[in-house]
Amino acid sequence: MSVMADQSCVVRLESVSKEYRTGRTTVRALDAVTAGFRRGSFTAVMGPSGSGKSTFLHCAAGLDRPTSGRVTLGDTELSGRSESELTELRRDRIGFVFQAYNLLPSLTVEENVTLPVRLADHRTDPVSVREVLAAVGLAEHGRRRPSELSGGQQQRVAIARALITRPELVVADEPTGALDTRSSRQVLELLRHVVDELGQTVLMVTHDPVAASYADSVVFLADGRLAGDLSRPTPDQVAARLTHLGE
Ligand SMILES: Nc1ncnc2c1ncn2[C@@H]1O[C@H](COP(=O)(O)OP(=O)(O)OP(=O)(O)O)[C@@H](O)[C@H]1O
Repeated sequence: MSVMADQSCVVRLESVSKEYRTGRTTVRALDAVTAGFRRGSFTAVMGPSGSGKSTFLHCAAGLDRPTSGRVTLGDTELSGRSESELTELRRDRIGFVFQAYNLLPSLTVEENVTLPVRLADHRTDPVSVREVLAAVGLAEHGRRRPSELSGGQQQRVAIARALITRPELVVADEPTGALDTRSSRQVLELLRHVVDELGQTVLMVTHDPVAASYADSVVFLADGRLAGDLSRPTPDQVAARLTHLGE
């Protein structure tokens, strides 16, 4: 993490605020947040419930538009882009992993993984598909349907789908939230591998201090503001900070 959000960052948020209006009340979910994430870094975003973690991730990934401030992916500024431009940018340049794996049940593993490529009207390269399935440890499972896999395996399919376009940024929102301890560990080791061996940049929201300890650094949010960061975090250090923030 670099609070300076300099040019070497894959994604930069500069003084990003996000307000949600419901009726007469306005909630300031993010309040002038500035942060940047370097290529090849793995960062966890943590904070108490309602502190703005998902909003932060959604703004960084072009899923949500800030009320004010700037978000830049590579050298592309996201503000001012049309919905269709943002859709295309997300599809081509960002990989998404969610708590619910969001796989299509009627498609095989291989078809799920290649979906983003086919949606972009590109031809799928069988070698890349084999490589990415091998990278997530599912080389033998390409012909299966999601229902024939465990939860951890399904999440690994979702990670393969996120990687197939070789995105500049991978965002993961509670990727281990629905998994048991063993599957969680496999998914986190895979995300670590994706950063260390494939040079990907990963931004992950989590509530779990153990999950956060797999990251290079943790960024804490409280009431929509940055509330510090931690390099080479241990689960105990992360838990102590969260307690301090009122989680
Ligand atoms: N679409 C929305 N409409 C209105 N308010 C919203 C909306 N999305 C988020 N909020 C509010 O913005 C604040 C931040 O929400 P956000 O979901 O980003 O927090 P979070 O840290 O991810 O929470 P959690 O850990 O509970 O998932 C909260 O007060 C939430 O109620």
